[in-house]
Amino acid sequence: MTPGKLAGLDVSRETMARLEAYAALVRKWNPRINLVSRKSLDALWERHIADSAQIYHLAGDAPNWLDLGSGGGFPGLVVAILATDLHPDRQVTLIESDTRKATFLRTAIRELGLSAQVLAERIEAAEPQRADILSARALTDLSGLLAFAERHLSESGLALFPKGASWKNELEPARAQWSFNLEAITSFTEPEAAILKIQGVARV
Ligand SMILES: C[S@@+](CC[C@H](N)C(=O)[O-])C[C@H]1O[C@@H](n2cnc3c(N)ncnc32)[C@H](O)[C@@H]1O
Repeated sequence: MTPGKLAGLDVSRETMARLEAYAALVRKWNPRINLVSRKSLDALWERHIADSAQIYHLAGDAPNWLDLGSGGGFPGLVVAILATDLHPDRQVTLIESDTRKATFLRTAIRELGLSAQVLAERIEAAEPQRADILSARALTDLSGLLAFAERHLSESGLALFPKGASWKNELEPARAQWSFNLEAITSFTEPEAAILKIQGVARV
């Protein structure tokens, strides 16, 4: 395994090896618990790993990262893998209420030698985490994500929400309930999609 670039990030040989080992675990467990759709498994690296990795550099150096509805670990486990090299002191927490997926996440963390933790409970019931960085991919609409941010993001924290091509349709309903500062970054892996960078979430 050689060092390389992943979604614009310089990635060490060790990190590439961990990402490959993680991809192998997803492929091994997927037939049993459907971590990603069977169709997208063929493009696991591009559709899920690179797509997750691209949000990493948007977070700066903030120490405490919370990923909601992590499923098979996108983007939370990819973040934890990248952090082993790039921010070894970063605390990564994943919330996933499906116990089989939470078991997969804990197994991957142990086998890959990561220090992330998994909370196997519902986001709306978990103790507020006061995260510096909050991420969630393919979880719910923007209004729902902002309600989760109100519970779990610290006052000065930053939310990073990868969104598909129709993300603009979610803006108006969200603005009716919430005020927030938004910057939309074009996705590296899909030009119509965006990563929403959100701060200052408050109810209107
Ligand atoms: C569509 S999957 C997306 C998984 C992953 N983020 C990805 O992009 O591949 C949504 C995940 O969120 C979890 N989930 C949904 N609602 C949740 C809640 N209220 N609390 C905790 N986990 C939740 C589901 O169990 C599922 O694994």
